[in-house]
Amino acid sequence: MRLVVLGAAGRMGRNLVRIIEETPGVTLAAAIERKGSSVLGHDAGELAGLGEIGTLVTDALEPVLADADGILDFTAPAYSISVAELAAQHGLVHVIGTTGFSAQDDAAVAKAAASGARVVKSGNMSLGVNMLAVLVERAARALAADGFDIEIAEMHHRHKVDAPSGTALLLGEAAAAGREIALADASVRARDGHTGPRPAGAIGFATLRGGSVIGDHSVIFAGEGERIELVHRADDRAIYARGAVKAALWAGGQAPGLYSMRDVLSI
Ligand SMILES: NC(=O)C1=CN([C@@H]2O[C@H](COP(=O)(O)OP(=O)(O)OC[C@H]3O[C@@H](n4cnc5c(N)ncnc54)[C@H](OP(=O)(O)O)[C@@H]3O)[C@@H](O)[C@H]2O)C=CC1
Ligand SMILES: O=C(O)C1=N[C@H](C(=O)O)C[C@H](O)C1
Repeated sequence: MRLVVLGAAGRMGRNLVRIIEETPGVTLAAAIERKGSSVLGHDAGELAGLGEIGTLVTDALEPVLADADGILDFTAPAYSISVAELAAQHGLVHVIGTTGFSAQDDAAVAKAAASGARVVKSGNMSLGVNMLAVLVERAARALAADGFDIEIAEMHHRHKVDAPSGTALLLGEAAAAGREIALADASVRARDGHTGPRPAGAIGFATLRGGSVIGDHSVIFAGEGERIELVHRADDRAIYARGAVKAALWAGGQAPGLYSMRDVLSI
C-alpha cells in the first residue's frame, strides 16, 4: 500500500515515515509539507533520523495522489478537511489523527466519507488508549446508578495547541456512551472563580500543558469514600504511528465511509 505522509517534518510526520519504512506491505509514496516550508527538497528519511531514503519532501500533494492508496494526516483541522475532499475525489484511504475539530469540521469530514473516501478518524490511534476507552465505557455503565462523578485529566507537551485533547474527548464520549447520555449535554470543560457545586452527572475535563510530555490521560470515577482511576501514559509517539499504519491497511479493504480506531481494532 502506497502511503502519503502529510506534515512529514512534524513530530508525528517523522514517526510515520519511520514506521512506514519498517512495516512490510506499506511504502512511502510521498512526504508533504506546506508551500514555503524550509524542509522542501530535504530527504524525508534524513528528517526522520533514518538516513537517505530517496523521497524528497514536496508541497505538491495533488500530483502524487494518482499513484497513492492512502494518506496519513496528523496536521491541522482546516487542512485535514480540504484533504478529505481530495481523498473522496480519488477514492483514497484517509487516516486522520489531527485533533481540535469543531462540530462543523466533523460534519465536513463525514461528508467527504459519504462521497467516496475511506476515512479512519480518531483522537488517538494507539491500542492502549482505545482499550482504555472500552474500559471507561464499561465502568461508566456499571457505576451509572451509584453516584460516581467522572473527571478526565490530561497532560501534554508545551507545543500542543488544542484543548481538551482529542483523546480526552474520546474518553469523555466513551463515558457518556456508558451512561447513555450525549457528552455535549454533560461536559464541563473549564472551571474558574465561584463555580458553585459540581452539577450532578457532569463529565469534567482538566487540561495541563508543559515540557515534553507525549500524552498522559486519567479517567477518575470519584464516589463517596472511594475513587477509581484508569490511566494511560504514552512513552513513544511510535504507538500512534503504528496505529495509523494499521488503520490504513485495514481501511484499504473497507467500503467508503467513516470509521474509528475501535472499528479497526474490533474492540
Ligand atoms: N490521533 C492521534 O493518535 C494523535 C494525534 N495527534 C495530533 O496530530 C496533530 C499534529 O501533531 P504534531 O505532529 O505533534 O504537530 P507538529 O506541529 O509537530 O506537526 C504538524 C505538521 O503538520 C503541518 N501542517 C500544519 N498545518 C498545516 C497546513 N494548514 N497545511 C500544510 N501543513 C500543515 C505542520 O507544518 P508547519 O510546521 O509548517 O505548520 C507540521 O509539519 C495534532 O492535531 C495532534 O493533536 C498527535 C499525536 C497522536
Ligand atoms: O498533540 C499531541 O501530541 C497528541 N494529540 C492527541 C490528542 O489530542 O489527544 C493524541 C495524543 O494524546 C498526543
